[in-house]
Amino acid sequence: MTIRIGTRDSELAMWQATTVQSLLQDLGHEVVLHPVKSQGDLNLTEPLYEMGITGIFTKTLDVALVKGEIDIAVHSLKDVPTQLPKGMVQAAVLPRHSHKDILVYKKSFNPDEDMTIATGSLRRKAQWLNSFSAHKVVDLRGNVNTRLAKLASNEDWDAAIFAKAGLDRIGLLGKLKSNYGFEYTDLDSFIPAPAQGVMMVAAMGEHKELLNVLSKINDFDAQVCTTIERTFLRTLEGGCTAPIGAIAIHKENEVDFKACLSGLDGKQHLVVNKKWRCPKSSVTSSQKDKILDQAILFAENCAKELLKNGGKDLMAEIKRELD
Ligand SMILES: NCc1[nH]cc(CCC(=O)O)c1CC(=O)O
Repeated sequence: MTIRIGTRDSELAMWQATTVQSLLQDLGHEVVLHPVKSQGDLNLTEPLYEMGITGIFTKTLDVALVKGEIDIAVHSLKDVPTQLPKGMVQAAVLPRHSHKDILVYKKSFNPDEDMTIATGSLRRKAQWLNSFSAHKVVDLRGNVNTRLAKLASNEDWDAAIFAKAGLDRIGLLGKLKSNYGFEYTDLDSFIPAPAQGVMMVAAMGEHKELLNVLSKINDFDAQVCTTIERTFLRTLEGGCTAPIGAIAIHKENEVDFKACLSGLDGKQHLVVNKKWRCPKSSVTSSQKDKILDQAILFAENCAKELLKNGGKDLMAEIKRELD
């Protein structure tokens, strides 16, 4: 069986696809990369929507996967909608890289001064304004390289926010200074996007033999943590892209979970922080299924608690403002 991995042409997407390629080659499989042309910024057409293909970052590869042009797609899990397209499954997640957001800045960073921060993410904007309400936050989109270039060329912008994992994967974290003259600092008080720093492999559910191969590169710890984060997201969101952060960290026999829902202007910021007991040592596959079921219940309860404590009203307000 030759496994065809679909790839898009951004440097990060290529890195992620080749990483999965070499993991599978190490297991003795023949793996080829299959470039998939981006369908640009076309709006989702009716049939795509009916297939359940909704993610703006993931739809190009998902279409190729559903059509059978490729066998697997590699995604950043944080870009993947919580509801997967019909017939598609999460076949594996890889061990997590850094979950952190970082501030990439030009001059020495003094938050007491007026600053203009660039980000296209509602979550990052809200969390930044929650700490620094006097700052200006401007929109910044595009792939990682494009965003760095835009920051460099815009004299009015002081800094931009990135996922540390994305820059690290393509070797840019250590080159920010030499390539652009930028510095960076970890935003330790930020709560990252659910599943930030985790890559996932998607495949079609009927390919049992392939799923069995992919299960060998799955990292159970990352699966438990991202299941909690994405269940929290799914329970809260109701199909709306609200500023939601969630991070689960497995230490010893305990998962430390922290999550937040912010108002769009960052003034309101609701946080839940709970610990959950969960064995870290190796477990059998039936124990794994049980742990995942319990992880889902735990995350649903965290979301319900937040909804009860002001989250429901805040979600309604956010939906009104985004419409
Ligand atoms: N939405 C873009 C995106 N999707 C995944 C990553 C980084 C890698 C990751 O979080 O796994 C990024 C870039 C960023 O947020 O700066």
